[in-house]
Amino acid sequence: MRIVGIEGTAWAASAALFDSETGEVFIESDPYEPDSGGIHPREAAEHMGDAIPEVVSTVLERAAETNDGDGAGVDGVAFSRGPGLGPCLRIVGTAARALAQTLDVPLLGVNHMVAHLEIGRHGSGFDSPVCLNASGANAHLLGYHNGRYRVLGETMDTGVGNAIDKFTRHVGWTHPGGPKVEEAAAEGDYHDLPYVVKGMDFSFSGIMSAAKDAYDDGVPVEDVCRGLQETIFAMLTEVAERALSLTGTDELVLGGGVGQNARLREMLAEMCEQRGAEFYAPEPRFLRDNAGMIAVLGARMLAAGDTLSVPESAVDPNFRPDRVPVTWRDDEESVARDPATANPSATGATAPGGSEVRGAEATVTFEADSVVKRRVPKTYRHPELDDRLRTERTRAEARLTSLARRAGVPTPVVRDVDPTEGTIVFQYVGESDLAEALTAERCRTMGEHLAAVHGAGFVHGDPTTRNVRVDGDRVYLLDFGLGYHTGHVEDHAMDLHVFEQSVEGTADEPEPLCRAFEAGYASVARGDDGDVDGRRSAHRTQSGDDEDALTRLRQVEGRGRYQ
Ligand SMILES: C[C@@H](O)[C@H](NC(=O)OP(=O)(O)OC[C@H]1O[C@@H](n2cnc3c(N)ncnc32)[C@H](O)[C@@H]1O)C(=O)O
Ligand SMILES: Nc1ncnc2c1ncn2[C@@H]1O[C@H](COP(=O)(O)OP(=O)(O)OP(=O)(O)O)[C@@H](O)[C@H]1O
Ligand SMILES: [Fe+2]
Repeated sequence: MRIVGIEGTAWAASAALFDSETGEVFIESDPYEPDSGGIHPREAAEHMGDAIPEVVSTVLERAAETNDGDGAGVDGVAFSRGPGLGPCLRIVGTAARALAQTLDVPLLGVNHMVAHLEIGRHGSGFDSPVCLNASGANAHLLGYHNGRYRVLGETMDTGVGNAIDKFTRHVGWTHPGGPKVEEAAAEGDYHDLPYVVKGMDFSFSGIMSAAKDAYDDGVPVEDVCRGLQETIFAMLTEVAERALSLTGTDELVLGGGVGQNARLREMLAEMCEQRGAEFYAPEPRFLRDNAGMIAVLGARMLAAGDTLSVPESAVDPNFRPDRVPVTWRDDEESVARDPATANPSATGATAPGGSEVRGAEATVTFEADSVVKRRVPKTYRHPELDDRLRTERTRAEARLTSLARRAGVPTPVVRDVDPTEGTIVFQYVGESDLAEALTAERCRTMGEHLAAVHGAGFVHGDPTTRNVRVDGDRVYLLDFGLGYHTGHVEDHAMDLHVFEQSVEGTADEPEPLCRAFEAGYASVARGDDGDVDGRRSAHRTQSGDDEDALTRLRQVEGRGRYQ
């Protein structure tokens, strides 16, 4: 099968030919490089208008050359439908429709973010990896489950490349800034910046304003660049490790233009090696925006009969990867490994009675009725950052675990703490993790407990189904290391979002579980009676004045975070 791909979501005017028999991917690209500032949508669209016909004709010449003079020999035309800049996408869509009609072959509408992921799966041969997409306009973790790519975690504000590019604009460097930061960082000393991870979500706005302030205050730009790389990439590596731990998979692939950064690849490779997982990063021409990845996914879609008619082929600037019906994969496949058969060092599953378990952050050993949790140094992180995080989180965990108990939430008793060593001794609790024993009733209780925590003035910070232990009806909360004091509705909503995301990433039927969870939360937070359907009650308060966490949760879920 031979597929022509066309890409032009933002800066890369690109066309490609993929031949599934020979495996060859021929790519011709023409980048838009703004004279000053960032990407201007109108200028970028003008660039697409000029460059797309040229790159397409080069690829068609190549197609004719490699087809023994027997025409182009093309079986389908694939194009990026979104996400991306509307004016650019429309030009690419028009070009693709015209080409498909001229060649009289099917049209294939590709989600650009799924293409960043699938090219890694194609190159690695992995079955069902977690994918970290680190691109300009996005930053998220994807995993396949129940016929869709689920977003396991994502940025709460800008994409990672855009965050870096905003800093470089501030210091007067031309676009794109990523490669310049990489070069400068090699000459700099580490500078401390804010580190923001919430479960598997994260945000860049705090760190970017701190980086600009540091530069304005005279910190050498090389040092700020080093601090930026060390902090941002450690955040991405940490959430990737959390996703491996939560799903139990031992395969990670990288996608997106920021993946060209050697330091990011080094950190991810080191993290994977240490937890016995496999890591694959495509070569740079497949990491940055390119039509090769569009053609490769187009071939899979054509083989599955997933074609588009011209009237239904409109582009979509906010096309989220979790909205794509994944026709080319088997519904039975999943990123979530069966806990019974998964690699125990990769899952963090508990084996009581003397053994050792590895979570995403810590090593946990079981001794009689005690559990010793040690935040082991993470060698992928800069040592200063690593020391700071381990000490801060150990302190927070000991303090908030005890505060939660005082608020009436079951937690293990804290028996000993040593923040500088990063160790805490806890009482052993529960029979299994909630992840392996998910029921609506327990999710409901979990909702009640989180509402009590919020009522006591703090958030858990990472309430996934692996940070909850259960024993009959008892539901214990663990692992408060990412918690902090706050009364903000946004922070409360993030806790709810993290829990529901972890349920959606692992459960076959998440809907009733999330409903029960929300009903439990509402019953404590709002004093509703126990039978209220959480979603209905969320709607009810939407019309009222005082916004609460459940109402805000709907907004958090609905945010299109492509900025
Ligand atoms: C929707 C689509 O248009 C968008 N594409 C995109 O963002 O281009 P991509 O090629 O994946 O990534 C470009 C980003 O990648 C950064 N970048 C390139 N080389 C880098 C390096 N060595 N270190 C850090 N960042 C780098 C650039 O600064 C820029 O922000 C996306 O995939 O989100
Ligand atoms: N007090 C305890 N009683 C029983 N089991 C526990 C206890 N503390 C931890 N565990 C088990 O060890 C696993 C890892 O613990 P914990 O979540 O605290 O570590 P972690 O490294 O922070 O994990 P992650 O970052 O992946 O959430 C838990 O999922 C749980 O199965
Ligand atoms: Fe991209």
